[in-house]
Order: sequence, then C-alpha cells, then structure tokens
Amino acid sequence: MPDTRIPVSLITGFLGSGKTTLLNHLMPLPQMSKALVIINEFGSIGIDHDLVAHSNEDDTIVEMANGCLCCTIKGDLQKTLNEAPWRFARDGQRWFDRVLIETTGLADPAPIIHTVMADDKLKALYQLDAVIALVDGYNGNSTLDIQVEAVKQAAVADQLLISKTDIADAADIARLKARLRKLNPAAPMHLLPGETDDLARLFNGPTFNPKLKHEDVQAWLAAEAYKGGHHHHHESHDHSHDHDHAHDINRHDERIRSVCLTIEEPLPAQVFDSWLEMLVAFNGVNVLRVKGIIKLAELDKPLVIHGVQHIWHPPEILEKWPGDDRRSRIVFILRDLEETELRDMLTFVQNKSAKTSVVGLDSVG
Ligand SMILES: Nc1nc2c(ncn2[C@@H]2O[C@H](COP(=O)(O)OP(=O)(O)OP(=O)(O)O)[C@@H](O)[C@H]2O)c(=O)[nH]1
Repeated sequence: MPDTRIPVSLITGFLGSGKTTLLNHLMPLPQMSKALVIINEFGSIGIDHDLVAHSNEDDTIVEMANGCLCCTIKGDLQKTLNEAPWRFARDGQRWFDRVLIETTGLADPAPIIHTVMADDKLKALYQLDAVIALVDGYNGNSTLDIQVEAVKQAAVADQLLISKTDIADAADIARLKARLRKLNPAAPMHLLPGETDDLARLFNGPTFNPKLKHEDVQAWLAAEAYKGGHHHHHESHDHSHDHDHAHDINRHDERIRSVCLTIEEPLPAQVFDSWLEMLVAFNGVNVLRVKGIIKLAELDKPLVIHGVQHIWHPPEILEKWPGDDRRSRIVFILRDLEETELRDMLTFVQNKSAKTSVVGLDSVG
C-alpha cells in the first residue's frame, strides 16, 4: 500500500541563516501550490509571515509566535497539526497536501522531530519528510563554536544548505564544509545563492530516517523519547511581557531573549541609524539578530532591515505595507540585554538629534 500520509518538511537553521529567504524561493514551485506553511518565531511579534510571499489564499501561512516549537509551544504544534485538516479545509475537504515548518533560529530540532514522529495521532496522519538545515556561510563557523542548537540543526539534516556564499570568504566556506561533513557525513550539501535552480530536489530524497543518522543524532532523538510527556520544563509563556522570560531554561541559554518593540511615530533615518550603530558598537557580540519592518520619516514605503550577528544585510524597501499595521515593528534577539537599555539608547539619540537640529537652525540664522 502506498504511504498516503501528508509529508511534513522542517526548515531549520540558526538565527538569520536564510530560512525565510529559502521559503520565498520555494513558494512559487508547483510542488508547493498546496503547502501549508507554519512559521515559528521566538518573539511575541511575528515578522516573517509578512515577508513570505503569500499566495491568493490567506490562510496558507500559520504564524506561531512567542515561543519555540521545541519547548514552550510544543503542545501548540501538536494541536495545530492535529486540527489542520479541518481547520484549513476548503469545501469540506482537506486542502493542503504537504506541510512546511520554519523553526525559530534557536530551535532544537530533536523535540520537533519527535513530536511529529512519535505522537500517535500525528504519526497516523503525517510523515516526516526532509529536514532541511540552512547554515550561514558568513557566520557559520563562529556560530557552530558557541551555539549547540546550530550544531544539532546541522547534524540532523537530510539536506544541508550553505547560504551567503556570495558574501563569505572562500576559505571560510571550505572550512565550514569540512566541519559540516564531519557533523553530518550523509546529507547532500548545496550552496546558496546559486544552486537554487532545482529546489524541488530537496524534497525528492528518502524520508527522514533516524536509523541512518549519526549516533549523536540517534541519542538526541532517543533522549526525547525518554523524556516524552514529562513536564520537565516550563510549558507556559508569559503574555504580560514582551520578552520571553518564561522561555524554557533547559532548552535554551536563559541569557538569550527576544525583545519586540513597536514604535508608533515615524523614525528619522538618521536617528534610526545612530541607534542601531550605538547598539552594535557597545553590545555587538550580544546582538544575535535584529529584524524589522520600519516606518522611516523620509520614506512612504516600509523598510525591511536584517542584522545577523555583526553584519547588516542591505535593507529592502517593500512596495507596500504587508497589512494594516503601519507602525515600525522590530524584533531583537539578545544575550544579556534588556528592553530598557534599547529604549534608553533610542531616547538618547532622539534627544541628541533634537539638540543637533537646534544648533543647525541657529547657525543658519
Ligand atoms: N547575501 C546573501 N544574503 C542572504 C542570503 N540568504 C539570506 N540572506 C539575507 O540574510 C538576512 C536574513 O535572512 P532570513 O531569510 O530572514 O533568515 P532567517 O533564517 O529566516 O532568520 P530568522 O527567522 O530570524 O532566524 C536577510 O537580509 C536575507 O536577505 C544569501 O544567500 N546571500
């Protein structure tokens, strides 16, 4: 009997490695025309779902924000997948024929894999297809040195995609490839951008098979099975705060948190620039990721910004606002930094800029 279960593919990879960019390349493929996309974000404000090119249908992208699927909102994933066939039905029929899950950059993939493969109801309905891991070609070596999540993401993958080879040093890429080969000897490796012509290939391989994985991977998955069902960590998340203090301390470094800022007033470009410059100059190593949709005073279109560790990717101007919300929304993933420090720096540069412009007017007069 052919397996008629719905394939679920996982797109994982550390913060800013290019998961949403890949999704945007995948969505136009014919194979994805009936894909249900689940996007998980660490912060309480979701931005990625606004940046993925939507098809005509509005409910093809499900946003799961304010926690990680691997811990605080693991139960939500079970529920979403269980209910998806009727919740996203069209004309009384299950509409989608595959599921893509974009994890947060901090996700440990093992518990997510375990959720899909071990839950009785889910495993009757779904089968885990490819686990695709993005590895940032520019920051990858240093990230693998310090972030165990990044190591796990690369080690479990069925397909490894090294992104940003256009801006990375060839010697760094060679070193990264050698390292990934040791971590995950079997997974085919592809370089991005470039080898994107045939992305469908990523989904044509054999389905995820733990028995074929490195022994470390088998041990992590076995550990999940052993923990199964025990509430050994926090399941709740605190909606009264913008950042995730209640984030699972067992899974993630508790010093890492997300801070989400929503700013009503348009920001003068120079203020915005000086603010980010100051943040990075004084706290660079602790700023893991910045992404936002910004309303600049000088521009009537939204500006998308991406900071990944110490690099700023070129900002992008969107043709129109993705929804009704026209405020600036910025998500910071930070280590040992509090929201008040970010706000204090912004107030400081705003005050300074006001003073500067008074001086400017005086000198004109
Ligand atoms: N030059 C270059 N930039 C890339 C490439 N892939 C992604 N980027 C840029 O890297 C930044 C982050 O990319 P995203 O796709 O948002 O990364 P992500 O993994 O979804 O980020 P999180 O969900 O926050 O973890 C964006 O500015 C992208 O344009 C690449 O291959 N080359």
